[in-house]
Amino acid sequence: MTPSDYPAGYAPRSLLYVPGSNARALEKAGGLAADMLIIDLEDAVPADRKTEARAAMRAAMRAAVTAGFPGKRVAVRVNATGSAEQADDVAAIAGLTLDAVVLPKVDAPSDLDPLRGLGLPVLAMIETPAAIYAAREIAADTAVAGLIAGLNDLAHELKLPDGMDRGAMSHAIQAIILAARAGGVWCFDGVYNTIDDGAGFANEAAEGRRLGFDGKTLIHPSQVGPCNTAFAPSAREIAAAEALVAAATGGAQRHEGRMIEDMHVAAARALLERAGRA
Ligand SMILES: CC(C)(COP(=O)(O)OP(=O)(O)OC[C@H]1O[C@@H](n2cnc3c(N)ncnc32)[C@H](O)[C@@H]1OP(=O)(O)O)[C@@H](O)C(=O)NCCC(=O)NCCSC(=O)C[C@H](O)C(=O)O
Ligand SMILES: [Mg+2]
Repeated sequence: MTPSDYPAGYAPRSLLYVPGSNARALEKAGGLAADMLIIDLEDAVPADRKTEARAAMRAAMRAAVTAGFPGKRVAVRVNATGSAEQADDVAAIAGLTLDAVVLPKVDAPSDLDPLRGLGLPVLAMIETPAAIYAAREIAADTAVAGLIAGLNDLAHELKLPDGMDRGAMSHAIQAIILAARAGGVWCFDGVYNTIDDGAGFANEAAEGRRLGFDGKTLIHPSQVGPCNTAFAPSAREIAAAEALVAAATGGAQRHEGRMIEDMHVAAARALLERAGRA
């Protein structure tokens, strides 16, 4: 499977942030294999360039209708509820053809209120201790299509001495995944800041998939391909799933030295469907 034939109805594997204030990045983004682009109006954009970024985002979206972002899902990250910038961001995205809006620093379902009138699915960012405790209610909100772990902000809020220390944040990371699964919505892992560390990125992406995330948020084009690979079923997984489905007779049975039951068959079928092999 290649990124271009990845089924559009499935969760995006790779979600690339593109700063609204970076004209070259906006131009380049359309040619990248990310499943979703997130045009950022929040932290990637300096405070004195917010107006410019909104205008560039609108221009990019208008271009996207014809040729700008072919075959891609596109979201915009607005500024947080309570910020001075949010009302202008919401006005700027009103009427655009977007697949989602990303809302940072969601601490409670009421933070979603300013976005409800847009009628767009919300990807809610969980990036504070309060949000970890409220994640279940946030994921259960009908406006929410997914949760995104905001681990830079969470590490900052937790006052972690080593910054992005996933071991120190393991409880929080699993709380995000649990809340998303309980609410029946997608969940996406946080970003990997060390741009030039390809091996470190691959390890973290693989860990994210193993923990149960549907995909990962990204900051650089070099992370897109490895991310798509990490979150797509591998040839080994596909072969194992096909063998399991073929062998299944219902109920508990021995298969290749282990017990399988109906949930294992369901998981194998889901993997094959996601791989386009069902
Ligand atoms: C991180 C960067 C600032 C690095 O920039 P730079 O060193 O200039 O990149 P390169 O020279 O290596 O870029 C090579 C080419 O790729 C293009 N590029 C770079 N990044 C992107 C991108 N994100 N999307 C599209 N294209 C990109 C460059 O223009 C170069 O193109 P070319 O001229 O053809 O060679 C930079 O990568 C960057 O700004 N990344 C995104 C940062 C961002 O959006 N941050 C906010 C989201 S992360 C976050 O907030 C997480 C969360 O909230 C949390 O709390 O954790
Ligand atoms: Mg953040």
